Amino acid sequence: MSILVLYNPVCGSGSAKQFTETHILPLLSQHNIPIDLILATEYPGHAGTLLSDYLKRSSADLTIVLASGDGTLHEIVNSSILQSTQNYTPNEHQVLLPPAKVSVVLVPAGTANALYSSLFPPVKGEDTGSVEYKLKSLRAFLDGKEGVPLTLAATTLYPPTGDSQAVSTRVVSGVVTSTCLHASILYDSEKLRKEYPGLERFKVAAQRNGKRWYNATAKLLPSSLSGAVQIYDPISQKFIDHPEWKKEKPIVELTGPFIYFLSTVNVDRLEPEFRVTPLARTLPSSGATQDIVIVRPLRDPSINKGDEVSREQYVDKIWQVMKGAYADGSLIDLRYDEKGEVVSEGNGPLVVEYVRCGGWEWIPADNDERAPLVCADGDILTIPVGGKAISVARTPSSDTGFAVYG
Ligand SMILES: Nc1ncnc2c1ncn2[C@@H]1O[C@H](COP(=O)(O)OP(=O)(O)OP(=O)(O)O)[C@@H](O)[C@H]1O
Repeated sequence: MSILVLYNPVCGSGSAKQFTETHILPLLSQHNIPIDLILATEYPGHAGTLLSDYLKRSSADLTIVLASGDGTLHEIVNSSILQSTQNYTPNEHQVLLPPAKVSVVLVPAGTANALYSSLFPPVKGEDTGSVEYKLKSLRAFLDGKEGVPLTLAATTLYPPTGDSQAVSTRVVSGVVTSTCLHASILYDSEKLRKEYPGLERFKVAAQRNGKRWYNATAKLLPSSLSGAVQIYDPISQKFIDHPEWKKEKPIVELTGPFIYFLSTVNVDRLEPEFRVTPLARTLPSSGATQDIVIVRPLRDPSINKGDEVSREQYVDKIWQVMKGAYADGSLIDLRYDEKGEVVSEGNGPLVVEYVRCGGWEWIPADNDERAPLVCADGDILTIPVGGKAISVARTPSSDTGFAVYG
């Protein structure tokens, strides 16, 4: 087993180098763990290059001690999977595999640390900035625990059919794949990184996007596990078959406009306190599925068109949904009352459609500037005009692929 220590010196507050030298290396040395290489990333994308170079030289199973945020892990996952964009059909249930088993010891040094805080949800009052909190994955590795296999979401951006010149693009996520408000926020927040190095940049970007609606058609693809598209029912507190899902017509089509369309794998939160897909933890999936959180404003009984007044009227409501994510994931219980107010009781229409299924297809309307944006673990991609995106969860495996000590 080879051990690689890799850190991103600029992620989060820029403390990964110091943390590696002060805490990680001494702890590995105390446990007599031999290290093959200690590497620092020198530019965006470098983590991916370093890992694929390493895997070209050695086919042995590899453990990476990674001090970074989710973006660096995303680069590693993407670079080490042999990706063939040609001859790829999203219905093929092929497993995405790196050439060797890659196990990751995560040290949260990024801004949001979604995967880490999902694996180690902070208990009330726990200081997520403390050294001990940050060393939990390393301790799990040193204690000889098994890594948790990662489910991956493979997303392909297709050009319009008939465009024989254009090629499709493929990206793999280990945390989040989204469109709409979340993708817009990430798109704008990257530009704010220098001005606001912490989580605040997401809030500033969110304020700039409160009134946007997104025109698209979404298709929900059945899970390879159950063959169904499921939706959360807060009354029974279970996932049930989506009312529009039928065995003979297993793809559920949703029309827009949308405000929120976000899917996750492996995580119930995108920041320590932002539990946007809480059921990933409280009702865990037993296979390759994505949890999808959808908000479509026309489900609000007080709104029937997408004019400026309606958009203005909905701004507070979408923030109530976001606040629900910050309030321990209570967004899943929100409903509209008969006047369209967002409440947490009663039997009005649910504000959030919380779906669990095998994946999704997103077809943006041609006239919508922001609907083609897709966020894959913070990376922003754009669907070509007239094209679409298809995202499919891939089967985890315990003896190969990616695992994270958790
Ligand atoms: N030396 C470097 N100089 C500039 N950018 C770098 C360097 N090394 C890595 N990067 C880039 O830094 C970006 C941010 O890293 P990462 O996503 O791990 O942290 P973060 O954004 O602070 O945290 P999180 O993803 O948890 O919110 C990555 O996109 C990566 O490509």
